[in-house]
This record gives sequence, C-alpha cells and structure tokens, in this order.
Amino acid sequence: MARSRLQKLGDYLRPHWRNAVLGIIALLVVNAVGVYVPLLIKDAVDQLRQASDFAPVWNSIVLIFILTSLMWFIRMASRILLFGVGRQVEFDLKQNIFQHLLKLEPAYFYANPAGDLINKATSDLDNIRRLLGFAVLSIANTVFAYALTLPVMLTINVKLTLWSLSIYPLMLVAVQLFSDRLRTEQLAVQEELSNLSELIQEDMSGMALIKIYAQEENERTAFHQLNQQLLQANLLLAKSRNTLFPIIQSLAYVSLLVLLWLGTRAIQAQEITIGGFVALILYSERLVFPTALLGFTITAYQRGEVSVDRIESILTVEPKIQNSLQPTHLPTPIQGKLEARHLNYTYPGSKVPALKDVNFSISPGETVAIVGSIGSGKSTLANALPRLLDIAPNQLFLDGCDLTQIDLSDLRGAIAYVPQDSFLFSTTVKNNISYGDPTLPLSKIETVAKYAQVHQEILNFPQNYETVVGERGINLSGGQRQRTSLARALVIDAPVLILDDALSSVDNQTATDILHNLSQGSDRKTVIFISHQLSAAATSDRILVMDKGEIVQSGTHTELVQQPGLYQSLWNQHQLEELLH
Ligand SMILES: Nc1ncnc2c1ncn2[C@@H]1O[C@H](COP(=O)(O)OP(=O)(O)OP(=O)(O)O)[C@@H](O)[C@H]1O
Repeated sequence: MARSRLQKLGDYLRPHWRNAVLGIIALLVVNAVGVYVPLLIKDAVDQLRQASDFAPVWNSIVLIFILTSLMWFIRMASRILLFGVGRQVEFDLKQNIFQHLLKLEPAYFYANPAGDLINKATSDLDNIRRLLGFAVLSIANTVFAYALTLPVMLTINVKLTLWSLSIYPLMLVAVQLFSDRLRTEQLAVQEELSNLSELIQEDMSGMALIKIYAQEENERTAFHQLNQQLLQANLLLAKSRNTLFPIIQSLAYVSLLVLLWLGTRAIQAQEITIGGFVALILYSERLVFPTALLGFTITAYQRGEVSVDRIESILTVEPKIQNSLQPTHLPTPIQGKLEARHLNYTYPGSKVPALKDVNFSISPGETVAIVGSIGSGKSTLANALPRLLDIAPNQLFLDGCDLTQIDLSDLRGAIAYVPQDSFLFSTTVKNNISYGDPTLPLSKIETVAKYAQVHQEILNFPQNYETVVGERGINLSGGQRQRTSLARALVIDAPVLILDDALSSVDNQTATDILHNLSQGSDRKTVIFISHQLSAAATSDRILVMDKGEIVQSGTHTELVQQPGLYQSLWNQHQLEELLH
C-alpha cells in the first residue's frame, strides 16, 4: 500500500518532472555555494589575524557578498519552482476530480454528501500540495545540506564536528514528539471550524424557522459554545507551537555552547585555527533549520498519505452509467416511442423493489399522465428513462432501441426532463433557460418561456431576461422556478418530455394550459406528466396509475373514473378537496 501511495505521488508529479528536477538542481547549487561561503569566511578570519595588508580580506568580502546574493536568488528560484509544482499538481487533481464527478451518476451524490466531497477537494488537496511542494523541497534541502556540509566540517575538525552535532538528533526527537500532538490539535481546530461553519450555514438557511420558533437565544448560545470550543482548540495549538520552537532554539544554543567550550580549548591546543572555528559555528548553524524541518516533513508525509487515499477514493469510483462499448445511435428523426418490458428496479441497499414488472407502450406524440400514491415509484420511473438510474438491459426502449445501448448523448438529447426540485443556477434567467444550448437567440428563449407561461412574469423582473436569480439575485416563487425549469427543458426541443411533478406549485388551470400547449402543433412531443394534480392529469391522452412500484391501472380519465380502483378513490378524494377549497 505504502509503495502504491508513493507511486501515486510519482504519477501526480510526472507531468511536472522538469520543474521538479530544476528546483532540486537549484537547491543543490544553493547548498554547494552555502558550504563554500563559510570556507571563505574562515580564510578571511585567518588572513585577518596575520595580514597587515587588508586587500585580500576585502576581496573575500566582495566575493562573499556576490555569492550570498546569488544564493538568495537561486534559493528563491528553487522555491518558486518546487512550490509551483505543488500548485500545478493541486490544479491537475482539482480538474481530474471535477471531471470525474461529472461522470458519476446522481446516486453517488446521495451517498457522498457535498460537504465531504468539498472537504476532500480542498483540505486533502492542500495536504498533497504541501507534501509535493514543501516536503520535496525540505527533503532535498536536508539531504544536500548534510551531504555537502558534513564532509567539510569533518575535514576541519572531526571531534568538534561530532560533539556539536551530537545534540541535533534531539531536535528530530522533539519535533517528532510534538508532531503527533500538533496533528491532533490541528485536526481539532479544523473540526471545530467546520462545526462552526455548519452552524452558520444552517442558521442562515433556516433563519425564518429560527424566528418563527423564537429560537434566537438558543442559537446564540449554541454559537457561543462552538466559538468558545474553537478558541480553546486554537489556543492549545498555539501553546504547543510556541513551546516547540523555543525548544529547538535552545537545543541549537546548547550545541553552540558545546562548540564554544570545546572550541576554545582546541584553539589553545592549536588543533584548529580561529577561522576554522568560526566556519564550524557557521556550518552547525546551517544545519539547524534542515534538521528541524525534516521532522515536520515526516508529519507532512503522514498527512499527505492519508489525503492520497481520500482523493483516490473519489478518482477510482467507476461510473455505473456509461456508454456501452458499441453504442447505438438513434435513427433520425427520433419518433419518441417509449416502451417498458418487465421493468424492475431496486435501489442499492434496499430490500423492496421500487419498480416491479412495469410494462407500457407510449406512442409518439402521446401525452401520458402517471399518477399514484406517495412513494409508488413515479419518480423512479422518470429517472430510469434518461438513464439517471443504473437499469438492467432490455427493459426500457426508445424507438425500439434498448435504452442501455443507446449512445448517452443521443439519449439525453432525445429526452428532456424536468425534475421535482426545480434547481436554478445563480445566473441570469436567460442563461438558466438556455442552459442546454447557450448559443440560442433571445427570440427562441422568449418563445419557450411563452410556452411555459412564464414570459410575462420575466418581463416584470428588474432586468427582464438579464435578471440574476438565486443567492446573488432575486428570489423566484416556487411556481416561477418550476416554469423557468420547464422553459429550460423545452429549449433543447427533445421529442420526449418528462415532467416529474414539475408543475406542483403552479395552479391547476395554468398546469392544464401548459399541458394543452405541449400536446398541440405539428411537432407534438411525447409527454410523460407525473403529477398529483388530477384535474390536469385528467386532460391527458392516457393515465397510468401506480401503486407500490407497479402499474395497477391504465386508461383514459373517463374509463378509469368509472372503474372501481385506486384512480377512482384518488379522484373522489381530489373532488372533495376541490369542494373544500
Ligand atoms: N435514492 C433512493 N434510495 C433508496 N430508496 C429510494 C430512493 N429514492 C426513492 N426510494 C424509494 O423508492 C420508492 C419509490 O420512490 P419514488 O420517489 O419513485 O416515489 P414517487 O411515486 O415519485 O413518490 P412521490 O409522489 O412522493 O414523489 C419509495 O419507497 C422510496 O422510499
């Protein structure tokens, strides 16, 4: 598993290997120059002790200045390159995740809440970015720093080098001891933060309920409590961080003291020159940062590993609804004949079938209403037709072709579908309606809006068709939203139109008029009208009555209302409700 994670990280890095290699080479150069500079200082100090002529010392100073400026520049380039690689990988993964999500069926999103997916696409990607930017940089830096510095230190003085560095493993131990604690505390902060955001999000959406039930005080207390918990978590994290850094600094000072104590003796014993001693101090200082950073890198790696698994858990999900290997293209013009032959469907994890041996044949241009009790399988049937559900082959047919074999874009182009919840994007009314074909001229958009009986109301909006709806604009009434969604479905001019309770917020008369409009004209669509509005359903050519996943009755309104059965009782109930209103 560990190897496969490394392989995955390698796969992510592969497209950007050039920048990664350039960044690492830049680090090598920085470290090589970084090792050379203390040697120059060493020579300068030694010359200073003996020389009466200061010219060589000045030369060294100028050279040191040039080299350190160069180092600054190359180090900056290495950081830009390596952090850039992290950002590039983050960008690629975001693209891949989004493209993959677009391939998945709606059922996946019921099982995986948006909050979790967003978290993976943000904080997990952040961990991978850090791992590939920061961790690669710090590992390369530490390896080069030790590989180049240590041999030079040892040639200056073996004993002093070993004594001064003997303290360094303690830094790694300190960082490691703290890293578990820091990670737990960091997670706690994130958890408290998401609890608080969730509460804010919920309260903002449920503001009307809070007011109606006069729950302001309770919500205030709940917010205070969560905010207090977030504060505590943040303070705890700050305490650990502020303890760790002084510890690392103290260990660096201890190493310096050891060096000073043993170094002065070594100078007295003429085992080392003053310049050499100064160089050793500079070298051991150089190693403090890479050593401490190595500890943090281990933590970044552990965190990144978990995130790789979480990201891969999205990218490796196989889309259940895909084009068949040799998809059938629908013969044109599409007639719009729909058939179900022994159609069965059970939701994953459910024991009861939502559709049981459903059979029907709907002729091109026919308007068929589907009515029935709550939970009888009407929406399931509506979702099965455009293959939003993973149905088995040879059960549903469009113009005689098995639906599961039809090319998905052909199928979705042939069936326009208005779902129960009329979701609108936060953009203009015009963009919402022309969603299926953004190139459409306004005149066509207006025509479909007239068909959907929403044109007049749109003209009364502040900027007519350019009015922005949703969070950033005006709020539409339920009925307006439904009719705008209907107009959006009519735009694609598909031969089959499915309305899944899509006119429930529209009054009966308007719903009947819309249905009437749709069933007129030369290019009549095949319309499936799922509804609880029986008076509108009654005007359709035929009615299918569903109960517990089965079609229990079929016929015209006049036929069905005379037969004892579910339709008759639903109709009687409807008549009674009409009377009471
Ligand atoms: N995503 C799902 N997972 C599991 N079961 C589901 C799912 N969606 C619907 N069901 C179940 O399938 C059955 C049929 O539901 P469906 O939504 O098709 O009924 P409906 O006739 O459209 O109801 P309504 O008139 O209330 O819209 C119900 O028992 C429902 O609980």
